[in-house]
Amino acid sequence: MSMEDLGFLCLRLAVAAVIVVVTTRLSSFCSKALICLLDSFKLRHIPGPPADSLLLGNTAMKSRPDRHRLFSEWAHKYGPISQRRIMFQHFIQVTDPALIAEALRSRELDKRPLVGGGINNFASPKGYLSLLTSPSNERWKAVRKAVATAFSTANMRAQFPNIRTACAQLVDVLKTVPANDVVDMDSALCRESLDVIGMVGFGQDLGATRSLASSDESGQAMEATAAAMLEADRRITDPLRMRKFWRKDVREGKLATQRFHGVMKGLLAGMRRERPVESSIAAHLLDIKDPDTGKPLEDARLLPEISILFMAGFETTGHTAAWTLYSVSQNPKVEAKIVEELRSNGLLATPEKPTPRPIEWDDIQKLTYLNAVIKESMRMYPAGGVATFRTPKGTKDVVLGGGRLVVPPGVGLHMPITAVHHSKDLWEEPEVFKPERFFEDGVEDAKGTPQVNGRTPARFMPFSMGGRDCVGQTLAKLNLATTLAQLYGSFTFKLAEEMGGPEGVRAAERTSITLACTKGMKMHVVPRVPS
Ligand code: HEM
Repeated sequence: MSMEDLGFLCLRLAVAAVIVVVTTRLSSFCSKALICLLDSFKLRHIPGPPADSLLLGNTAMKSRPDRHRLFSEWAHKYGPISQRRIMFQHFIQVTDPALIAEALRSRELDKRPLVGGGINNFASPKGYLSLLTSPSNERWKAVRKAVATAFSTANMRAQFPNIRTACAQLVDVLKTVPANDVVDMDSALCRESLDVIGMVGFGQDLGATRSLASSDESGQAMEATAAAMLEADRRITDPLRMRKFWRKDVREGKLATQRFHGVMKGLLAGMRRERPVESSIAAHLLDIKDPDTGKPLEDARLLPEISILFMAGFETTGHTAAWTLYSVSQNPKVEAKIVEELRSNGLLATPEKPTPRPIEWDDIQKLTYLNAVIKESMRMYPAGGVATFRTPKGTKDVVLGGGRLVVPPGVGLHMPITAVHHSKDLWEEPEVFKPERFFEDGVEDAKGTPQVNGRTPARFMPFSMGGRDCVGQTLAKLNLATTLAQLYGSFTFKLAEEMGGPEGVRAAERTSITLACTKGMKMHVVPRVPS
């Protein structure tokens, strides 16, 4: 064959390859468009915001960092069942407590693997599914059972000294802050939560809190985790991001993710070297049997399960604590009641006793007012606020509420917690911070709504509900109460001027994987007893 023939053959092959790729893409595009049209027809009776663009659908979401507020606005305007579309994907938004209760307990609805793309690559280099992102299959069941046992009350009680130590480290660091300095309490509390998960879960202090006061190398765990999480969030908002290799921020995000994997691999190596204490999460993870092989989980499978506990737990708990400090700083009467409760329990710094006694396990349930404050803060600012999504498992429509709602296969069912917690139909004065409401009988129930499985559906659901609710909520509640009791025992917190008051904070609300304030939570930390 001459060179000319060879060149001609190559050209023909290249043209054929381009035609195959274009035809495949075009046919996939057409079939998605067709399914989307059919879904539009099936959902035509459900109200919803008009599409901002024919092809892209409801793009308004992209320009609203405070997406959680947009979901509330839609619920207010279009009612408890509304619909929207992002490109070819239809979503039904539901804020009706009875429908949510039924949906979150339905065996016909499940999580869809695709939703967790960015999260899976955050969790491990192989992008395996994890406890948070997997559908409810046999592997998920095995991991969920082990992790839920790790978070049992008995294990949390055994681990309580670790939680207290992590909180005490934060108190010690804050004591060194000069009087007029401003501290980003959101970052400080996220660090503390990261250390709590490291210590309670894996018997290792990652030094994130300590690194606030020093340039301790080990504290880089926080930077690595936060940067990797930011990258995961960016990948969720932009599914094509990983292909944009020419962009500097994409390359940096990839490196951050690798650094985070390095920290997680370090924890895994520690677990393999020496058997962790039995009350730790690590010991429970090591005992899981892989349903496919009947053998313990391999490292590649353990890694995403370890990572996801940090991802699901550190920002959610840290932001919740920061939102609580903010809410209390705006309500002096609430703070006075917290102080009185701490004083009557011997947990308040006084001139006679500038260092209050250490908090004990039995104190937690006695702090009824502080616990109500935390609940009210989680009602107003549920850190997992835009979870929860489900999709029909099979190829049939899923019927809920005796026919009130029909979810076609492939359509996403979205139950935004924030919109439920801020609904004027469900709560009196939802925008007012009133911890006292949590002393009313049955306050967490949506009274007057039809019962589901003989129970009144909930209107308070910061940890979601049903079989996929938050597996780490015992630790979260314990850490929040312990930390806030120790913080308020020694300090009072004033919002820094640079936050721009409540308006500035409101304008900086942002929903990504968690609900945060883009400015952090800059505060003056004032000791109760000047040293
Ligand atoms: C205030 C703190 C927390 C809040 C508000 C919160 C909220 C939530 C919510 C709403 C979900 C459901 C997500 C969904 O449906 O997709 C969830 C799931 C989960 N949370 Fe939490 N969480 C918190 C703390 C924690 C902690 C401390 C851990 C572990 C260290 C944790 C681990 C998980 C895991 C692994 C799941 C997935 C469970 C499953 O699907 O089986 N969370 N959390």
